[in-house]
Amino acid sequence: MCTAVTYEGVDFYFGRNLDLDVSFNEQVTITPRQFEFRFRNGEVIKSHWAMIGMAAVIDDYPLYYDAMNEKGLCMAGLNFPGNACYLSRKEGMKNITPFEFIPFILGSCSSVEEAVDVLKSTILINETFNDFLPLAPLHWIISDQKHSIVVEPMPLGLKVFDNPVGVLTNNPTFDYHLTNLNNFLNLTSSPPINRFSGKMNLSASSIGMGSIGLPGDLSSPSRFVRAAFTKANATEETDEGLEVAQFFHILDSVAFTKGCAINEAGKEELTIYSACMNTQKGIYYYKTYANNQLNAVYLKRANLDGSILKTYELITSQQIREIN
Ligand SMILES: C[C@H](CCC(=O)NCCS(=O)(=O)O)[C@H]1CC[C@H]2[C@@H]3[C@H](O)C[C@@H]4C[C@H](O)CC[C@]4(C)[C@H]3C[C@H](O)[C@]12C
Repeated sequence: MCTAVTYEGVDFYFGRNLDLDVSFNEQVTITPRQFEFRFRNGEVIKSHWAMIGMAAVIDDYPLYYDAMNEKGLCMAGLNFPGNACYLSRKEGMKNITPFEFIPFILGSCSSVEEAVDVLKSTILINETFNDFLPLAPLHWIISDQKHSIVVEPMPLGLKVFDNPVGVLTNNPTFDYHLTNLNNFLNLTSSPPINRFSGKMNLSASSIGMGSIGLPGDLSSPSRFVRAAFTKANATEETDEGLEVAQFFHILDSVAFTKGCAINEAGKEELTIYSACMNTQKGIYYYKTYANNQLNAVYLKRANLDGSILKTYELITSQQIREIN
């Protein structure tokens, strides 16, 4: 499972937990403006917005999981098995494969508004990257400082939802998660008051009792509610270090500790990495399951007018600052 969130302090932040049982040797990857994208529909794009994100680079192609572009537009793909539906090529539409979707949107759009326009004439087609990598059943969150949307590939084409919560998890469909939030409207970060009965002398015995009922499990609907509650109540900070700290605390609230959720194949699901992107400053922060230290890669320190991918191997072993 996975969770993606947005967060607004002075700057706008976007990121995700990647929860899975395997890694595909993903790396922080910068695609500069002149890297040539040869789309499967025959289109060749020689110049586009630069982007940074987490990708598995195979045959010199960045298979992005999540990324932001130099304009601050962000996008992440999350598992959507059993629901994601990819179509056959259709005349008159932009036929894009799922693995091209992030480069396609982030390369050409500078805002959610522009992306919504492009999506009207786009379908996602059922063509794989190669014979060894199956189609990834995904849905996507696309965000900028002003808006967030969710894009779900359905049998009739792409369904686009407004995302006022700024959170995405996995199944079921996004409209379910939004409706389900109504069941939790009574939760509060403040001390609860006795609404149970005016005839009884009931009082809170500890702090945090206003959020009794917040689901604590690791299922997708529960992570959606917990991430939404944590995000909605997390104070907005004004300093980069504190904002980034807040962001990772929100992601930590829905992270998988290895061993606590076993998938159908009998394997342990874990939060392989957590990422936070500062969309104004163009910084990609990440930490991994076994390395709690924050690492930062700066988009704007790379040669953005280049044509060659720049990859940064993940630092996955624990980094401990020894004090004495
Ligand atoms: C599984 C990842 C999403 C995280 C998530 O929701 N996991 C749930 C796992 S489970 O169902 O609960 O077991 C997704 C996000 C991006 C995906 C990758 C990207 O789409 C890029 C390529 C696309 C290729 O078609 C498949 C390999 C792949 C490298 C994908 C593998 C996998 O599907 C990824 C890594």
